[in-house]
Amino acid sequence: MRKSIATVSVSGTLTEKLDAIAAAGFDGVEIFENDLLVCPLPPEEIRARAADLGLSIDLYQPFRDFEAVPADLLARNLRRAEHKFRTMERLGADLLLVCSNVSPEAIGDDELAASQLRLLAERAAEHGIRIAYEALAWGRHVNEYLHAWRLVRLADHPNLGTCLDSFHILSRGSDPIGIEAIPGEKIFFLQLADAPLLAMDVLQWSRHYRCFPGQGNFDVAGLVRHVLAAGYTGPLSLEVFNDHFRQAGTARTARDGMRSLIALEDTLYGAAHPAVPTGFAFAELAHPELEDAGALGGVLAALGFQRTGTHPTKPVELWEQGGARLLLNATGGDPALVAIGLDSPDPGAAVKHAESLLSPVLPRERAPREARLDAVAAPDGTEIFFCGTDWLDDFRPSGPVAGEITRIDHVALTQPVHYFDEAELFYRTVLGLRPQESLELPDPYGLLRSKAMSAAEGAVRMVINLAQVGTRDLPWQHVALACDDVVAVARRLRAGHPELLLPIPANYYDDLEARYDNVDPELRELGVLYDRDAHGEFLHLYTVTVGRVFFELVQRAGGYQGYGAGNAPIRLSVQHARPH
Ligand SMILES: O=C(O)c1ccc(O)c(O)c1
Ligand SMILES: [Mg+2]
Repeated sequence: MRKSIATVSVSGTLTEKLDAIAAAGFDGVEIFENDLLVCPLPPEEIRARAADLGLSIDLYQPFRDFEAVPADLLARNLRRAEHKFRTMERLGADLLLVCSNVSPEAIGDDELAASQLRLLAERAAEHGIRIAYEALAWGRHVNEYLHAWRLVRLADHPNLGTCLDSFHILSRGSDPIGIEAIPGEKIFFLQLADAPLLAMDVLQWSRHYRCFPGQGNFDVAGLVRHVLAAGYTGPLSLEVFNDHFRQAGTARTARDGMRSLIALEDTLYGAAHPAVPTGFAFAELAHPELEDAGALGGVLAALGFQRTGTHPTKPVELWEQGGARLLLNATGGDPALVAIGLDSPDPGAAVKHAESLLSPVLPRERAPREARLDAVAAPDGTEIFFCGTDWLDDFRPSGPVAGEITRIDHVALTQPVHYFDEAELFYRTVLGLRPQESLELPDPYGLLRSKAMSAAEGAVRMVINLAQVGTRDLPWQHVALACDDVVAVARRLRAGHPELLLPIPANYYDDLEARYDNVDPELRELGVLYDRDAHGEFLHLYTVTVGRVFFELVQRAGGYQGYGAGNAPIRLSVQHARPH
C-alpha cells in the first residue's frame, strides 16, 4: 500500500521534513498548514521540491471550525476556504482535511452541518478539490467517526468524503467494526497513530502522546483491517503529535515511522516473525586493556565466572558459568555492554527480517575459518548478533564451568527519552519480543521509566530504561544472571568481597517483613532483595557498577514473571549513595 506521513510528525523545517520523509521511502505527505505558514518558500516551490523528491502531496490540513455555524460566520468561513483552495492549487494538493468544529459557536444540528458541508464541497469542486471530513475526538457536536460519516452521507456530494483517524476512533473506545458499513470510495483518507493507554483529557492525549503504530496500546492493525474490508484504496498515512518526536532527529523519526508501517503491513498480511530468538547466546562487554580484564574481571571471578576461551584473531575472551556466556572485548574504553548475542533458529532469516525493517546491518570482518555472525544495530547502538551454534567454536572453550549461575536472565539497556518509543518498536518488530510490564519508579534524583519485553516464554527478556535528564544522568546498563541459589552466592561474597551492592537499608526489611509472612531473616543479614507475584517468588542481588555496567543475580521460583521492580528504588538509592 502507499505510505504517507503528516509533516507534523517529524521535527525540522518543511524542507528538512520533506528530505527526510523521501529518504525514508514514503510515497507521499500530508502538508500541515503550520509547516507551510512558517516556510519561506512559496507553495509552487514546495510543490516542485516534493515532486523532485518523488513525494505526492496527498492532503493539506487542517481546516478548522467550518460546519454548523450561523449565517454570518458561514460567509466568513467560505472566504477562508477560498483562500485555502488557492493555496492548495499553488501547492498541487487536491484533498483538504476538514476537522469537526470545536467552537462554542457551533450548532448541534445535523441538517445544518450537512448542508454547509455540501456547500463547501460544491465550492471545492470548482477548484477540482475534494473535502475529507474528520471527527475530532473532542469535537463540539461531532466527535464520533460514524457521526461524521452520517453527515457526509446526508450532504451527498461526490467531492465530500470522510477521513478516518485511528486515534480519534480508538481513544474514545468506539468499535471500529462500523467502518465496514462505509463505502470504501467515501473514505477519502486514513490517518494512523497509536498511543499509550492514559487516563487523561483526550485533546491533551492526542496532542502530546500519539506515537507510531506498534509503539502504543491500540489495535491499529485491527482497525486498518476494517478499513481495507470497506474497500479503501488510499494511502496509510501516519499523523503523530508527540513532544519527543518534535525534538528527535528528523531522518531518524521518519525512518522509524516507515519501520512502523512496514511492520503493520507484515501484521496485516499475517506474516509471522521468521526467527524469534530462543535464548541469550552471550552478552559482550567492552573494557580497558588490562591484565585479567581489570575490575570487570574481578567482579566476574567473584561471581564464579572463569575465562574458558580466547578468540583466535580478536582481543576477545570468553567467560563462562553454567549456560551464561560473557565476551570481554579489550577495546580500551570504560566497561560497557556493547553487544548482545541471541540464539536464533535461523540467523539468515533474522537478519533479512531486520533489514526489511530498516535496521542497519553491521559489516563484519572475519578470518576465513571463523564463524559467520550477522549483526544489526539497535537504536542505541548496541550490536545485536543473531547466533547459530558454530560461533562458540571460534573460542575453543576449555569446558563447562559449574556454579550457581545458570544463564543470562535479562539484559537492561538505557535509552534517551526521545528514542524510547523507537527502541520499543525495534525490540517488538525486529526481535519479535512482546511487551510486558511498563513501570515508573522513584529514584532519589528523578523518576525511572522502564519497560520489560520478552519472548519464548521468558527465554529472552530485555528491559529498556529511560535515561533521566536534568539529574545525575547515569546511563547504566545491566546484565541479570539467573542463579539457582542467590543466598549461597551472597554468603560467599559477604566474606570479605567488596563486589556486592550494600548496604540495603534496614527500613526495607522492616517493611518487607510486615508485608509478607515467613521472610527468611538471612535475607536481611546478606542484603538479598525479595519479591513475590501471583506465580512465585523472586530473590535478587546486585553487584557494584564497573564503568557503565553492573550485574544482578536473580532467582525465580515457582514461575515468577516480574523483575523485582518494586525493589528498584532501593537499588537506585544505594547506587546513588556510593561513590563512582
Ligand atoms: O489536534 C488537532 O487539532 C488535529 C488536527 C488535525 C487532525 O487530523 C487531527 O487528527 C487532530
Ligand atoms: Mg487526524
